[in-house]
Amino acid sequence: MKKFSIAVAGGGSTFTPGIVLMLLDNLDKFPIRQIKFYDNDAERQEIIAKACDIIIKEKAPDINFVYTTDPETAFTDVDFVMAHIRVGKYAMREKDEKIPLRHGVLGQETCGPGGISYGMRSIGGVIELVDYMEKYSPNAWMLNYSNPAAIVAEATRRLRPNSKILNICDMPIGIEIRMAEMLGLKSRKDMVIRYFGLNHFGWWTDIRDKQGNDLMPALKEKVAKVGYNVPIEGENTEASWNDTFTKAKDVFAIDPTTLPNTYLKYYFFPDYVVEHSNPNHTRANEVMEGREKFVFGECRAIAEKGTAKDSKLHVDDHASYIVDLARAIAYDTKERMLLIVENDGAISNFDSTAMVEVPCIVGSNGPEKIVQGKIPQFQKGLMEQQVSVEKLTVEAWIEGSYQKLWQAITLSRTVSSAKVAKAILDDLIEANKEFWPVLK
Ligand SMILES: NC(=O)c1ccc[n+]([C@@H]2O[C@H](COP(=O)([O-])OP(=O)(O)OC[C@H]3O[C@@H](n4cnc5c(N)ncnc54)[C@H](O)[C@@H]3O)[C@@H](O)[C@H]2O)c1
Ligand SMILES: O=P(O)(O)OC[C@H]1O[C@H](O[C@H]2[C@H](O)[C@@H](O)[C@@H](O)O[C@@H]2CO)[C@H](O)[C@@H](O)[C@@H]1O
Ligand SMILES: [Mn+2]
Repeated sequence: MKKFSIAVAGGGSTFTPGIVLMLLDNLDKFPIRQIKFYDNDAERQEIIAKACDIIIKEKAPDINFVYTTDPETAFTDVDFVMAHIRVGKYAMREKDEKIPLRHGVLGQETCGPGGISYGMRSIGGVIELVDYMEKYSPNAWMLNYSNPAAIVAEATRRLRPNSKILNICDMPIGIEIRMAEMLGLKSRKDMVIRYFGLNHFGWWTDIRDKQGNDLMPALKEKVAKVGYNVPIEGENTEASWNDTFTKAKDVFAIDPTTLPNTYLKYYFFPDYVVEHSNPNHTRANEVMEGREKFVFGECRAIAEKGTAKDSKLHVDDHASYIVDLARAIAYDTKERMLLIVENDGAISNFDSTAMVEVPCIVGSNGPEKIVQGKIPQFQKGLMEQQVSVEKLTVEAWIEGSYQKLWQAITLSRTVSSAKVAKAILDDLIEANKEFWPVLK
């Protein structure tokens, strides 16, 4: 049986140890001969890498492990690149969140002006990874979950249309785990779903069990009461995520014929989000004080002790969708998965060039979209506005256009006036000097 070689781009990510543990837990389904970490921050990556080196030696000593900041070393002889970079790291996420809040607009990692700002940083970083992969391992596939996935996906569609890159998000998976729990099912995979939207901007239209029984009525009854806020075994959900899962009930009330992605909260209730935000302490601060501190603390402890035996780092089961995706390509499993792909008729009454999130059948040749047909006027209107925000952002990056980026921010539902959009843009330009192209 062939064993695969994996490059993890963003080796210094807080998610890297959980993904490595998940890969090691799935070696029977997806054998691995080599794991390489690549990051452009040697110091950050080394802390994670030293711990992962010990974890790999203890659990699967046959796997060759390499960590590097040299693209040629990282991208040569790989079958899959698992990409999760954050250009500008948490320091810039904090600015993305706090700058709009100073102007009374919500500050969020992937939505509104913060997401646009992050997109303007990510495009160059992800395109660089695609180019390294194609130069050093032209047959490899990139499984990309670097955010903001909607903008990154549109940028790769425009700039590298023939590249073997699959863009995927774990939010629907996280929500489906909660749906399965609400229904008393063993696994989210017991559900067959229909879904349409843009990344972090979508709706479930149909959910059935494997026998074809409609599960939507039972789910809707529960979501109307608690949103998606149900306890998940083995998961200690943070308060801010619980707020988001609960708020889904208000999002659901706007269109009770579908079930919403939690991210729609930012577009339908921006006033609520601003009122419930602390402009001096945002989600970036919570993540730095929580996940980042925990993961880096555990990694340092593993390196000091020389063993991972007592470590609290845990398998990121949730991330096993990455193995499902790699297996679909490697073994032609024809797995049904939600991916961010060019519409091309999958949503029949929507822009054929839009990057949409729809169920696909994934095999060795990549994804085949499952047609979702016509979508209702309400969602169509919202999506046309949002996809224009994403397309204008990518055009602004390509052309170096101040005007287009101002239009993108103005068009976001989260921003009430062009004057406010301009003020936010000018502050974001100042903060992103090191990362954005020069805008004229
Ligand atoms: N698609 C999804 O559903 C999903 C889910 C979770 C996280 N994410 C994304 O995963 C990424 C990682 O998140 P995190 O919170 O662990 O961030 P993190 O800051 O801990 O890790 C990101 C790493 O990327 C590195 N990096 C930045 N620019 C780079 C470049 N140009 N080349 C190589 N490496 C680079 C950084 O040095 C850092 O080590 C983010 O993009 C996040 O938004 C996506
Ligand atoms: O604020 P963060 O950094 O904790 O999370 C932002 C990311 O949120 C989503 O991923 C979630 C996932 O859906 C949730 O169930 C849980 O497992 O954590 C994940 C990561 O924190 C979203 O899909 C990502 O795109 C965001 O980056
Ligand atoms: Mn996501």
